[in-house]
Amino acid sequence: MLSFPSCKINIGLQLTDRRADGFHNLLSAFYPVGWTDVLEIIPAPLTEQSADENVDSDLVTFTTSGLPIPGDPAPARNLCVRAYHRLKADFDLPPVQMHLHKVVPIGAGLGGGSADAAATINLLNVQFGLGMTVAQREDYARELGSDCAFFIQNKPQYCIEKGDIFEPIDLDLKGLYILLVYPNLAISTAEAYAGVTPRQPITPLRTLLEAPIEQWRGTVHNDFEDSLFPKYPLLAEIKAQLYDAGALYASLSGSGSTLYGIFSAPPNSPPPFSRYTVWESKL
Ligand SMILES: C[C@@](CO)(OP(=O)(O)O)[C@H](O)COP(=O)(O)OP(=O)(O)OC[C@H]1O[C@@H](n2ccc(N)nc2=O)[C@H](O)[C@@H]1O
Ligand SMILES: Nc1ncnc2c1ncn2[C@@H]1O[C@H](COP(=O)(O)OP(=O)(O)O)[C@@H](O)[C@H]1O
Repeated sequence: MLSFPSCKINIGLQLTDRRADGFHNLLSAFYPVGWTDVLEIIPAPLTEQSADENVDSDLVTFTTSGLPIPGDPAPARNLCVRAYHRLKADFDLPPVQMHLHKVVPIGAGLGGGSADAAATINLLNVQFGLGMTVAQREDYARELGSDCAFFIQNKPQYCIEKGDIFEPIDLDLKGLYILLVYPNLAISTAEAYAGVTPRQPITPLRTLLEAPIEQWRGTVHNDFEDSLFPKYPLLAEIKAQLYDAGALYASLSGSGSTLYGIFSAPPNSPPPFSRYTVWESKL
């Protein structure tokens, strides 16, 4: 069975305080974006043996193509394989073959790895008739990463606490256009969080987002920009270029490094972006 795990942008991100468990509480609107990986899961043929180096514990044969996945390349560390094993602990799953074609940039603030993990949970649920509710699938996803539960439903949400608790939000950007610019620079989420100084916002993000998008430029802020823009001046340059190109609103997504612009008409990719990885679409 095939799935196309898509990514997200953060529209505003207020880091309010550091928690006792070392994580941070935040306020952010997560909005789905249709840049996708490709994930296929099929039951493993009975003749498959564990001699293959990609076979993990005789249960998952995991292969990848497309973008290389940095960090620990062992299949067992991939979020898709971790999602399988988490469900396997509670359900009678057969051995599977999984193939992930990686398209969404990594260390990009787009949540691509979390999307793959959530897609694995959703696929296994359907493919093997596990009968899990949305709430059950979100609980499993929460164990794999803070922003993973969002991708179970993959719809606009106002996210609070670790980014894993949701409140409904009336945020509809349909008809507008988005341009994502990944500056070919990976920023790890843990590194980005290590540099932030959380603070309670004067006005909560939800109130700021009630204003029309044309007013967001001066009000809706991603707090990661405060520490990452001085460290990587290129990011601030790209954000300024997105406004120069006519964006109604532009921002860093999540913990970076992707910048996005939202436009009222199809944006013309101006020359400065040609050396980066760009993706554009109607929302
Ligand atoms: C920053 C955000 C914003 O949407 O997205 P990305 O930029 O990664 O896409 C998320 O909070 C990222 O969520 P996720 O990528 O799932 O993070 P996790 O794997 O749970 O945590 C990685 C590390 O980030 C820090 N962390 C993460 C979430 C959080 N609310 N507070 C934290 O301090 C912790 O140091 C943790 O060890
Ligand atoms: N399926 C996957 N896709 C991408 N990254 C993965 C995957 N599985 C595990 N990872 C690990 O997650 C890290 C990327 O996470 P993170 O920095 O949070 O990215 P992002 O900010 O893009 O969400 C990578 O270094 C990689 O080792």
